[in-house]
Amino acid sequence: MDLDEEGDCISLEDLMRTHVYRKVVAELDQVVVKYRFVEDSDIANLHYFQAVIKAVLRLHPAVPLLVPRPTNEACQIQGYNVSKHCIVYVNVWGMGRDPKVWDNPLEFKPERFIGSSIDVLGQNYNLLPLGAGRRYCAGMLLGHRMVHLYVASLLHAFERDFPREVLKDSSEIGGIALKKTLRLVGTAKPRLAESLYRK
Ligand code: HEM
Repeated sequence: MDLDEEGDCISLEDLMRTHVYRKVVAELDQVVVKYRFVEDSDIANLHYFQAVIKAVLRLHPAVPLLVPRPTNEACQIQGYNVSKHCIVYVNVWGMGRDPKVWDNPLEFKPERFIGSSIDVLGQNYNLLPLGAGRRYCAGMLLGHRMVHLYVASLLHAFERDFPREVLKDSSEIGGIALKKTLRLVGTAKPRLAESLYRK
């Protein structure tokens, strides 16, 4: 199975780190139990898992500089003069790692989002992986739901087995969309009742 091919919206590398993975799977087994697959309605009850997705999107936003936008008039942003017809990039990758905003910014710690009202839907300017304002991601709600459902389903239904070097490597190749340098290629072993996979 090649998760990289299908998982363009999300980098799974941090999620696969052992202690986080164990906690996510334990929560999935408790909320979804093991005799059925994950359903959309389960996501609201997967609090730790939701925090993990925020933590991944903070450090690895799929579109690191958002979509370049031209200014239609001259303006000032935080004391900087920006002229008309300038192309503006919003560096959400940098914002997600800003030590003025995040304690230990490079630490992957989903717990920081537990009990916090910060979400990724464009209301909190510290965390904007889907953009904000008039030109925010038009598929925001769909993309957000699909990422949760897709990743939760994979983690619940299959035991991960990725080579160590792939899990340890968190380097990325920049561009319009961020990609892992090492492809996340591994094997997947079913972990639920065999009959479920035959339907
Ligand atoms: C998790 C998956 C997705 C991520 C991470 C993502 C991310 C983004 C980002 C960062 C932007 C730029 C926002 C800005 O400049 O402020 C954007 C724009 C956009 N996205 Fe998404 N997106 C996702 C899923 C989708 C889906 C599923 C659709 C369509 C069904 C979609 C359609 C669009 C469109 C049309 C725009 C351009 C909006 C505009 O310029 O007015 N996206 N997306």
